[in-house]
Amino acid sequence: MSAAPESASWRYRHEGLRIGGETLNRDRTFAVHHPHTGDRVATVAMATADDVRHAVLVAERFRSRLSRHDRYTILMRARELIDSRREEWARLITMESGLCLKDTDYEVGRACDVLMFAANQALVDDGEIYSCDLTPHGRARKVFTTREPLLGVIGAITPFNHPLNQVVHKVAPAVATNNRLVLKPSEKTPLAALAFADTLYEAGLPPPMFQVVTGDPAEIGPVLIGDPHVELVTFTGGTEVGKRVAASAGYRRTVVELGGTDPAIVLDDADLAETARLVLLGACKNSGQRCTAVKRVLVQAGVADEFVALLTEQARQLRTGDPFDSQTDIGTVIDEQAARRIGAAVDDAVRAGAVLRHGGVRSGAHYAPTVLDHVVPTMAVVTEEVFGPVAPVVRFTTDEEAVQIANSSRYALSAGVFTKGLDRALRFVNELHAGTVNIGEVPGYRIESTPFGGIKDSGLGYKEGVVETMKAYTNVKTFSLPWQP
Ligand SMILES: NC(=O)c1ccc[n+]([C@@H]2O[C@H](COP(=O)([O-])OP(=O)(O)OC[C@H]3O[C@@H](n4cnc5c(N)ncnc54)[C@H](O)[C@@H]3O)[C@@H](O)[C@H]2O)c1
Repeated sequence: MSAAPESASWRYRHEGLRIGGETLNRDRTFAVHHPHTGDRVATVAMATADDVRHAVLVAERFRSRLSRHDRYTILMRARELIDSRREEWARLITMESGLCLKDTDYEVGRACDVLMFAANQALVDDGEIYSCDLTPHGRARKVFTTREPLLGVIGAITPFNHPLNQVVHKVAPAVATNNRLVLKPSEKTPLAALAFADTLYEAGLPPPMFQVVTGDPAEIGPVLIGDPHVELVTFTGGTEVGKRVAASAGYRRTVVELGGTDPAIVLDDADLAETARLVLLGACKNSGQRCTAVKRVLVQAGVADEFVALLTEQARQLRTGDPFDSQTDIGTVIDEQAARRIGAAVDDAVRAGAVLRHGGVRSGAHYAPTVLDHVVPTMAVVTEEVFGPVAPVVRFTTDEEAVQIANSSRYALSAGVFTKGLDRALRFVNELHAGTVNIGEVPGYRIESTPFGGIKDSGLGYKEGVVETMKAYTNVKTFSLPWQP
């Protein structure tokens, strides 16, 4: 492979592990490639099992005494550091992921939001007070609760699709609650995670509170999850790996945020033009690589022809190409192998009777925005998670049938429902199997502080989002004191 692309004025990186405030290089390394050109853009140290155990021990031995104000200040400083180098961050994520600059600039903005919400939340007292003189046999006392950081270490594992924001969602709540966290980022996109560690150290974070180990997931993943000092495992990624992680976590608190086949449900009273715009972006933004991307488009039969025509028109307008071109709407998926898998799922659907309205074309790691019509709910293109810019349209007749099709999936992460009718909207809110239901928005709509996460094969029902993650990362201590009314 050739050296790094000149166009991005990229300086080739040799990255080390971040353990105990040191950058540790190792003889064994792995390469990171820019998916658009295939150029090797960095080599990264491969941690051994001992490196992982050492990082956890460094974390375990450290007890943070940072005040709420200290934590607020560190998180806000990190936010400012990232915001002031926003373009640099976007280019870094584009380099390792192939996501276009429009997407990565958006991701950097989201990460800044997470840091701000976590900083603010660090200032909020999370205790409760219960008076005890409430019943005839009550006593002159009060019961209080306070949230404490975990006694043990948090082990975190993140996926490739949001190389920075997934990491910040794990780490910022840990800082806000005075915890210590060891991260294993995706080996496909480790660079943003390593740069984020440096940013937090620059912002004043004691290094044992956040360390990064990189390498072969099969070698170091189980070591991190199984370390006796790890009290909580938090994993975001695919369902297959996530279930294995949850099984091996054993008697540890476990938060798993997994895959989805999220539906966008278009009823016959929806604003079709606006809905087509939202749905197409929901399917294709971030190259379709979002857990909450629109992966099934359920459309009521009476408006389906008109809606598919609008959807196809929207797809035609999206520009694909060099992710570093600021005009590009869709960059690559993570690698050529992933693009081939997407192509195979689309081709299988077409062979089984689906109609290709747009796209269906692969070039290297690029896969064109694709609209598939007349998909039936049993085709793998909608039963399995296709992690790419594909909008498969399934037609339905009644609202009841839409609910039934939506709920037939083994996944249940988020859903979007497009209707002007409040009664119809409420029915879907009540009846859909999903962690989130957005009316008049795509499944992926959220802000970074709100509860987020799925059920069934999308997760165990424990939510993420800054507020919920801070709860997950703390133990509630209840104490009582004598108290005169
Ligand atoms: N629900 C959510 O919040 C959410 C958010 C983003 C992505 N995702 C899901 O993530 C998936 C895409 O990401 P991916 O391809 O990186 O997922 P993946 O499951 O292949 O990998 C996720 C992480 O697990 C690690 N891993 C792999 N094998 C492991 C092992 N044996 N032990 C420990 N760790 C191991 C990987 O190195 C990576 O860091 C999609 O399914 C997507 O829906 C879910």
